[in-house]
Amino acid sequence: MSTDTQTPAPSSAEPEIRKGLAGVVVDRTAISKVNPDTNSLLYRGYPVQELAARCSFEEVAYLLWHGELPTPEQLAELERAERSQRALDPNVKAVIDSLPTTAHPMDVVRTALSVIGANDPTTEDSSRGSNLAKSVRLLAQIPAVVAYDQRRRRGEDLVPPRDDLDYSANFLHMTFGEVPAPVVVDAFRVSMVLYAEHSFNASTFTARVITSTLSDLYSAVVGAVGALKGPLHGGANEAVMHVFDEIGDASKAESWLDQALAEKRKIMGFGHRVYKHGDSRVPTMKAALDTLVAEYGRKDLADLYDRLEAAMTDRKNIQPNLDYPSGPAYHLMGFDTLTFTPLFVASRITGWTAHIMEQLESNALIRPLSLYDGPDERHL
Ligand SMILES: CC(=O)SCCNC(=O)CCNC(=O)[C@H](O)C(C)(C)COP(=O)(O)OP(=O)(O)OC[C@H]1O[C@@H](n2cnc3c(N)ncnc32)[C@H](O)[C@@H]1OP(=O)(O)O
Ligand SMILES: O=C([O-])CC(=O)C(=O)O
Repeated sequence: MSTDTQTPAPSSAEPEIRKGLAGVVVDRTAISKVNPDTNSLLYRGYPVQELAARCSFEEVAYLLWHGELPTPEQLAELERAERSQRALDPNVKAVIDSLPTTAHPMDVVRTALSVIGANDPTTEDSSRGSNLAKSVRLLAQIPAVVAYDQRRRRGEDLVPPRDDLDYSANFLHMTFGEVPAPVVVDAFRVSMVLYAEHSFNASTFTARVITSTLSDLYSAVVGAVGALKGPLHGGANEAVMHVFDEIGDASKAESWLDQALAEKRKIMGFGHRVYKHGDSRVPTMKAALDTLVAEYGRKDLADLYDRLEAAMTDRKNIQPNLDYPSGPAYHLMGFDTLTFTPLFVASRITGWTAHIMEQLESNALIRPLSLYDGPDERHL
C-alpha cells in the first residue's frame, strides 16, 4: 500500500486514517469556537445564547463577517443594503418557475444561487469588498427564493418584500403574506441566530475546500448547499419532522424508538460529531419551541418531543442536536416540512461567507492524502 502522491509514506508504519476526518484539526479559525467540554459556542467570542437573547440576525451577520458587533451607523448601513436587495430577481424567478414543484426545495435554492452567481458581473472578483457585497446580497435574496418556492408549491403568488420590517419579520411576511405574532417572529429570529455558524461542519468545510482552489464565492456556496442537504447534516431538521409524523402520538414514542433502533436506524435530530454531551444551542431553541407550543396550544407536540428525547437518553444516552427542536418549531410557524433545510441555508449563508473570506485571507489548497488499497501494479 502507498499514499497517492509522489511523496512516499514512511516505510515503517502505515499512515493513520481518520475516517470522516474525525478529531483532525485542519486549520485555525477566528469565527466561532465550539467547546464540547464546556458545552459552549462562541461567535467571535460572544456566547451564542447572549446573541440569541439580545441581537437581531442582521447584527449577528455583521459580527460574523467583520469580527465585531456593528455600531448603530454600521447596522443602519447593513440594514439599508439588505432591505434594498430583498425583491426576488426576475431572472431567478423565471428559473424557479421552470422547475417542477416536485423538486426538493434544497435543489431549488441550490439552482437559484447558481443563477444569481451566473448573472453577477462581479463573480470573478474575489476581493474582500466584493465578497462582502455578495454576502449581503445573498443574505437578502435567499429569503425571497425560499419564501417564493414554498408559495408556488401551495399555488400561491409571490409576496413582495416590505422594507419597513426587519429581516425575520420580512422573511415570514414574504412566506405567509402576513407578519405573525411577535413571539413567532422572535422564535424565528432565535433560530436564525443559532443556525448561523458552527466552525468546520461539513457544509462550511465544503465551502472552504472549494474556495481553496480559488474558485468564486457562489461556487463555494452552491457546494455548501449540497453538503447541507444530507440528513446527517442540515437535512436532519426536515427528517425530524418526518419522524414525528411517523410516530404520530407521544404514547408510541418508546415502541417506535425500540423498533427503529432494532432496525439500526439513525434517529434524526440526535447525536453530533463534536458535542457528545448535548448541543450547546438546544436549550435556547427548546425555549423558543416552548413559546410556540404555548402560542399554538400544541402540548401534544411537546409531549412527543419530550418522550422521544427521554427514550433516546434511556436507550442510547444520545442527546438532541439543534435540528431536534428546530424541526417542530418551523412546523408550528407554518413552514412546509420540505422548507426546513432551506431555512438553515438562509441563516448559515452568514457563516459560510465569513469562512470563505477567512479562507482567502490565508489560503492553502485543501488536498489530503489517501491510502491506496486497490490492486498492485499490473500490466495489460
Ligand atoms: C445541525 C447538524 O448538522 S447536527 C447533525 C444532524 N444530523 C442528525 O441529526 C442525524 C442523526 N445523527 C447521526 O447520524 C450522527 O449522530 C452524526 C452523523 C450527527 C454524528 O455521527 P458521528 O460523530 O460520526 O458518530 P457515529 O455515527 O460514529 O456515532 C457513534 C455511535 O453512536 C450511535 N449514534 C450516533 N447518533 C445516533 C443517532 N442519531 N441514532 C442512533 N444511533 C446514533 C452510532 O450508531 C454509533 O454507535 P456504535 O458505536 O454502536 O456504532
Ligand atoms: O457542527 C456540525 O458538525 C454540524 C452542526 O451542528 C452545524 O453545522 O450547525
